[in-house]
Amino acid sequence: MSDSKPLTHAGSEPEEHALEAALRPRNLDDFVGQSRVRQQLSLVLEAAKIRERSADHVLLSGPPGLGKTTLSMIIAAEMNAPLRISSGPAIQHAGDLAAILSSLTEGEVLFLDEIHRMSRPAEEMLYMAMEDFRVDIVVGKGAGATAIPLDLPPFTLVGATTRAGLLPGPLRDRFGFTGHLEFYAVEELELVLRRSAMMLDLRVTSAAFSEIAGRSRGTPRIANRLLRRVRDWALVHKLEEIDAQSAAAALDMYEVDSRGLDRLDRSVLEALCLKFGGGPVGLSTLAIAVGEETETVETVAEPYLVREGLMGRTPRGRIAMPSAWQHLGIAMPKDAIFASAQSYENDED
Ligand SMILES: Nc1ncnc2c1ncn2[C@@H]1O[C@H](COP(=O)(O)OP(=O)(O)OP(=O)(O)O)[C@@H](O)[C@H]1O
Ligand SMILES: [Mg+2]
Repeated sequence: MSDSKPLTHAGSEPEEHALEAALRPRNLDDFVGQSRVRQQLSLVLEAAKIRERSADHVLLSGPPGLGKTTLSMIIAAEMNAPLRISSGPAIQHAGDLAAILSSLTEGEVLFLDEIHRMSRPAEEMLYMAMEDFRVDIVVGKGAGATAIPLDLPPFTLVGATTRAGLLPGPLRDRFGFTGHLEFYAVEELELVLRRSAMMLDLRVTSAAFSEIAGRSRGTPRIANRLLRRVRDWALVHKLEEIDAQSAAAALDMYEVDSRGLDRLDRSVLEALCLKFGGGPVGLSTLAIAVGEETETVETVAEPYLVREGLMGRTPRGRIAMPSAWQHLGIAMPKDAIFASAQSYENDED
């Protein structure tokens, strides 16, 4: 990255979301990390190409920002197929889905984001479409209503969900392949950042890459976002090159701590430790205490806190792990669940 321009050069600044789109890898080889999912998916796609069929339906699950939408675009690109994008919340009536399905072309990839939020009647229509490539279009109302069967061209459904657990069994079973995306390792995020820095024409030292990667909560979207904030800092401070120190200073200013915890993560942890003495406390109570939706706490904050060993899930509720107290710099009270509990059970609900 040493031959790129200084950070202070002027230029038109595209919108943030346009930038996010521009940084999306376009093929499987550019997709960093998730080696198991990538290998498995690559096999599914290769086999479909050899058989000259559309690929089996794919379900992608995992916390926000790990690459589900990106992968769906890659699937369409690798299959050389057009991509249609919709989402569970956009499909409130079976008719909405029927309209989409009946206009699909052969081999098309249909991406349904937040598939766990689709309405029940639409879901049932999807079962038949996925399995038999057929839908029943209902014409008319009441006693005079008739169902007209309609054959669909073969297509590939790519479903994405942050909550695989919420998906009804019959729907889950109709996907030929399920890929669960995991949080990224720091070294993987460094690769994501290197690629983005190159595209953004930034000069960044290796130490700065690891500083930013270490604070990115295992999430490429956050890594890219932090890189843009660090870039802003460098621009304002007229730095030619971003080093670890300036990266750390910039991220401290944005309240991203050394372990990558952001404001939401920290307020959940603080509420758990300070308001509820380390728990156990129910997730919805915890969400109310921090003024957030339960789903946000469950899908955004909790997975990372659990992975970092800061929070535990027990049958009786969420508890603070010893390292949570340590991270917050507070002494663990003697009666905290973890200090007194005989055994700790992880509950995978
Ligand atoms: N494996 C990866 N390699 C490089 N960049 C990645 C990777 N995964 C994600 N990204 C980057 O992170 C950003 C977010 O990814 P994406 O939109 O695919 O996440 P998502 O899982 O669909 O999130 P959400 O659940 O919020 O919809 C993308 O703009 C992309 O640039
Ligand atoms: Mg997405």
